[in-house]
Amino acid sequence: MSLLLVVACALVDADRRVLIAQRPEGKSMAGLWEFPGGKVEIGETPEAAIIRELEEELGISTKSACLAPVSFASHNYDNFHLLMPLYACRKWQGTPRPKEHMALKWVRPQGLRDYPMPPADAPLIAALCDLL
Ligand SMILES: Nc1nc2c([nH]c(=O)n2[C@H]2C[C@H](O)[C@@H](COP(=O)(O)OP(=O)(O)OP(=O)(O)O)O2)c(=O)[nH]1
Repeated sequence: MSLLLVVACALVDADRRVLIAQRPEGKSMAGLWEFPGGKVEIGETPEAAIIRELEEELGISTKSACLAPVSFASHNYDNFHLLMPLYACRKWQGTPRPKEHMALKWVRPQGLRDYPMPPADAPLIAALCDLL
């Protein structure tokens, strides 16, 4: 069983809403809503990876100092074990646009439960509800 390191980020706006993004057709778990993010590449720090993914997926820029750890997911999928730190970010430049996702949505933490998300994400929703 291989361990897969993925970083994810909860962008939090001034109304304490969180940005979720809908996974595109053709990918695993298509149509489910996720926190923006992706795999950490070889030689890359988790912070550099999430900054890169936010730029690639949403067209926004942020920096390490604006990333705060929230919690992490450790979840066994069929073909890999996912280890996914979740950061919160309240300060970025630009307006998020769905460059790679089907749609984006700003949702209150309690409202996250109304959106189908990957099974790994359930404990992260609880952590965000506590935090925000
Ligand atoms: N970005 C993100 N990925 C998540 C979340 N929850 C969750 O189980 N994942 C999983 C889905 C993917 O298997 C992996 C993220 O990898 P990725 O975004 O770089 O890759 P991908 O969708 O192209 O991967 P693939 O499954 O199509 O190979 O982590 C989440 O909230 N955000």
